[in-house]
Amino acid sequence: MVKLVDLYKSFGEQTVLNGINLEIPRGKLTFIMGRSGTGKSVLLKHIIGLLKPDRGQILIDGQDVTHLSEKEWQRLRRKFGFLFQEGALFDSMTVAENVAFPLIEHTKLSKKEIQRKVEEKLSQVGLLEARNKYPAELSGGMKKRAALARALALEPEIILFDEPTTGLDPMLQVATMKLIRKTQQQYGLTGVVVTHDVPIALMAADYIAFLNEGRVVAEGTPEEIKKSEHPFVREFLKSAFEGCYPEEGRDVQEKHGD
Ligand SMILES: Nc1ncnc2c1ncn2[C@@H]1O[C@H](COP(=O)(O)OP(=O)(O)OP(=O)(O)O)[C@@H](O)[C@H]1O
Repeated sequence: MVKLVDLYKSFGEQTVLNGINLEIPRGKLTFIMGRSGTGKSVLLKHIIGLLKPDRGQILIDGQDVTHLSEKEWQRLRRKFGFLFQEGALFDSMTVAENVAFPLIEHTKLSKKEIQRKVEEKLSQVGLLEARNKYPAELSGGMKKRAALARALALEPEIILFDEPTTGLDPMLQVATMKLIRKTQQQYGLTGVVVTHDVPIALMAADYIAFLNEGRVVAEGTPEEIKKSEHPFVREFLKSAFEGCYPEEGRDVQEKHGD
């Protein structure tokens, strides 16, 4: 389980995390939601030690990892898979080489074993046929799936997804989220997904945490979130179902204010 205790983080004058308390349950898919720029990605980066808090604690399976050195983090990060916004495939490598990369870097598996694992992961995401293609030859959805296969290659215990469905058409968004859900359940992974997408979150989440102004303002199962009386959550859900996200509303207000 990942536990965040009273986490604070500022960049210069700007306070982004303002006392975050959150328990991310083991073996479940937890969604972190909130407006653009509210600190969701910053939060994710704290969970894998890419950013350090100014104050507070991060516990992973009971171990306090807040002050680990970079070397200790490198070892610990073996537990994690990440899928960041841009997918970040290596353009000069084929799909299969991309998936093999973490296995070559972090394991002592033989070439044959690596090939077998790469093929297994690519079949899981339905990309075996595309294994010799380069990222430039793939569609957006295929890139996401290739990045997912690579994130799964080391068979992590915890997997973090930053906006895994952004930029995909609605059918691919649902298909990608179903794939994430299926894989998470199949391996009993602890998954954390950052997204703005309310319908996707309500469909796939075991647990949802809403961030606003640097704090968790509401958390619970999708059913509990749907019934939340918190004004921010109500507004966020309402806007999503009107097909208008809150940040678009803010843009409009700002333009009117000019
Ligand atoms: N390394 C950094 N240095 C300075 N400011 C940063 C840094 N990383 C993030 N920020 C700032 O922190 C705030 C939160 O950023 P973050 O990327 O976490 O937002 P987000 O909630 O993930 O947004 P979005 O939904 O648009 O991806 C932003 O104002 C951003 O400019």
